[in-house]
Amino acid sequence: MSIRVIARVRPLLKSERELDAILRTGSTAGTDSKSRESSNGDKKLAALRDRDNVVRIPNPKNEGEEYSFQFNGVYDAEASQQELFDAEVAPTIKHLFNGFDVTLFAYGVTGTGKTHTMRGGKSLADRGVIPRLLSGIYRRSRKIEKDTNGETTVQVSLSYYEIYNDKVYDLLEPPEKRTMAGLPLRDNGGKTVVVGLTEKPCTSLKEFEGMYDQANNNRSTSATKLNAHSSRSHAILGVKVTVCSPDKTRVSTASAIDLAGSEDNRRTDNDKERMVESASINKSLFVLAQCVEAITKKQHRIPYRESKMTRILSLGQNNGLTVMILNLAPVRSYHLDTISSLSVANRTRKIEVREVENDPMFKGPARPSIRPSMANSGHRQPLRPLTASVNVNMPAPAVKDPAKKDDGKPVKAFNVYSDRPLAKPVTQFRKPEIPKRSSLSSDTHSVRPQKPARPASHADISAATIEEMVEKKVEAILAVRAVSEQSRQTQVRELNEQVQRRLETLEQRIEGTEDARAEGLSYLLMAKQHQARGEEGSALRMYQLALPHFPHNEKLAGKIAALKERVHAKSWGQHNSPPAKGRTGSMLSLKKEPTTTLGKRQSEDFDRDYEDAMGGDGFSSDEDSLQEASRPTHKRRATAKSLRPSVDAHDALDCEDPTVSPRTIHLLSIINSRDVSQIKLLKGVGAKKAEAIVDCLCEMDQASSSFGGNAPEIISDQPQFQVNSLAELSKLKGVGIRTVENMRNGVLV
Ligand SMILES: Nc1ncnc2c1ncn2[C@@H]1O[C@H](COP(=O)(O)OP(=O)(O)OP(=O)(O)O)[C@@H](O)[C@H]1O
Repeated sequence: MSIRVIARVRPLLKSERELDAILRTGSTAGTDSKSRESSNGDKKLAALRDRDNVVRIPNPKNEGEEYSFQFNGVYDAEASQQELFDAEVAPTIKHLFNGFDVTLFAYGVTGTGKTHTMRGGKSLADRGVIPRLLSGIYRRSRKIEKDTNGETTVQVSLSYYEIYNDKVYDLLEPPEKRTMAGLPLRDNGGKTVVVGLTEKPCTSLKEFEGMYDQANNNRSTSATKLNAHSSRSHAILGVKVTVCSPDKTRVSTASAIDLAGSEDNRRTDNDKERMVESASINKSLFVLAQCVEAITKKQHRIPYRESKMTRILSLGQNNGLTVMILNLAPVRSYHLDTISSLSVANRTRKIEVREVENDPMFKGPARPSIRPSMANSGHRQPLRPLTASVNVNMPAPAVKDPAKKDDGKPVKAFNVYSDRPLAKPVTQFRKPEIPKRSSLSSDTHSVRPQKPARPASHADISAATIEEMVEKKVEAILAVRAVSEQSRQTQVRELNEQVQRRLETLEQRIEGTEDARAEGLSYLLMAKQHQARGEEGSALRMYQLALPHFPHNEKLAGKIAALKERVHAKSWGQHNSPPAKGRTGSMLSLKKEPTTTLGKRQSEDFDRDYEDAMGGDGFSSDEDSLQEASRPTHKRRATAKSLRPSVDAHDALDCEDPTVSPRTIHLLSIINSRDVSQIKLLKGVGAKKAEAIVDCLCEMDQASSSFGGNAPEIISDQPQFQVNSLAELSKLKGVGIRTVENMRNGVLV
């Protein structure tokens, strides 16, 4: 059902001239109702003519043109308070008692007669809609109580508040109790309620009049240029009617709202305070017009929340009956404002309101149809989602029962409660139940008849929404799985790395053991080579270096002691024999012979000693041991592990082959030069490694000199220790087989 909109044109005020009247009501053009009445002399005919419910107003830009606005009812200046009430408000009272909420509100520009319509004057004839409504309510209450012999009782309670400068103030409380912020609003079960509002029981019309008059004294009114008693606030009277019969209780509310009027401040001469009020009033009315427009244009968002007035009025959201009384001033000075008001009212007429009555509360034992989960809810409704921002005038998705055919009967405006349950159509999805608006109704959803105007709840959960929800859920599950799979892979990777690290460590330890042993053998080999060349000092040094690798080998220790003795003796002999003239050049030849002889002997000794030394260290045979010691270290390691690349066989034998390659000779000469700047240029050798090599060589030099400062081989300024093969080179500190390989490959000859 649409909002019922009626227009009421007030009479001319004393200050207004008949000449300035521009509004016409009724179908007869060119004459007002008064002239029609007087010319025809037939009031009934005039009334009938007025029933075409059209308001006409000239186009402000072209006076010859007229705009026509049709409403549900049009009341001209002659229409009395009684007529208006009887025609528009009295019929709503019975619906109020049947459980429907009723909203009556007066809308219009300032000074158009809203307060006159709603409140009216003091005399009986001038009484407005509100006192007449209360009168009608009390009259009906008494009738009901009388008809039921007092079994059914009716209680009436009142609340009355104003919205002033967008703040809510309780008019039933004295102004001293007001706070600056006013009373807050809250959404409760889809209904906007004022928190902390006084609700006073009111048992008679007389009591009401006393309370109402007192409250109106608290209302913000003021004299403006346009209205001597202008309302500066929106006033909302709530009349709660509670009908208690032996089996059930029904609660419904009639809201009677006297809105403040919009003001054209070019005409008001308002002072600062009035201007603030005016701005607030105009803003809220503008929001109301916006809401009306949004609803009629079926927009999704309705700006209800932008003003407290629109939030409370909840136009198009409130169930039950809504009647808008458009108050109009007939004169030209209101021309543009009137057209504006007519447009808003004309749109409001198209707003549909749900014809839903409030649920009754049943008394006595619980009904079988009541769900046990709700049986103890204490008549409290679950909160339903805020609907104030949703356009209920939007067409809901049609969920039609195919079995149900349109029988062509007009839809009943209102449905009276029936205790007989109706068969509900079976739907695929269980609809969430929508609680009713009344804060006191609760448990009767399952026994209530299906209302034709009740919006389908499929709008809340559509197939698309469900699909979207399922999609989101699946995505979430897949995301969790992906994360756990990723962490599992990370764990496996970490485990692999750990295992790899442990293997490498193990390998390094094994290699280290092997390297140490190979190093010892290399020293022995070098010692043998030095001895073979007669370089006993160097040979001694090599034996000494080998000793830590074979710490418990007594023969090696004995060999060292014997060699040491010989080196000392030799040194002593040289010191004590007079140097021969010009012997320098022949010293080599002189010492060569005995050296070679000695070397041969010593070599044989070494072989024997070495066999002994190695015998206890697990070498298989004498020959193997010798061969093992003679073989380059890297060869042995490659044999043992087949892991490391080896220097080629030719290079491996460099040390023993007199025809070593020029590349090797060149490399060794660079090494033996002890020139860091040259060594560091070798492939795979940086500055640090070059320095380490030179340091190592210097250490060897010192060791050699400590065995016999004037060793025979040091007959010039040449360094004592010479690297004679790649194998020797690979045994220097910081140099390995791979480095030697790199060095050699990088040498250009
Ligand atoms: N139908 C009517 N019959 C006689 N007088 C009327 C009628 N309507 C309004 N008036 C008079 O017009 C004047 C302005 O009316 P009223 O104060 O009700 O306007 P309003 O719309 O409430 O103004 P505001 O918005 O400023 O409060 C008052 O003096 C009132 O008595």
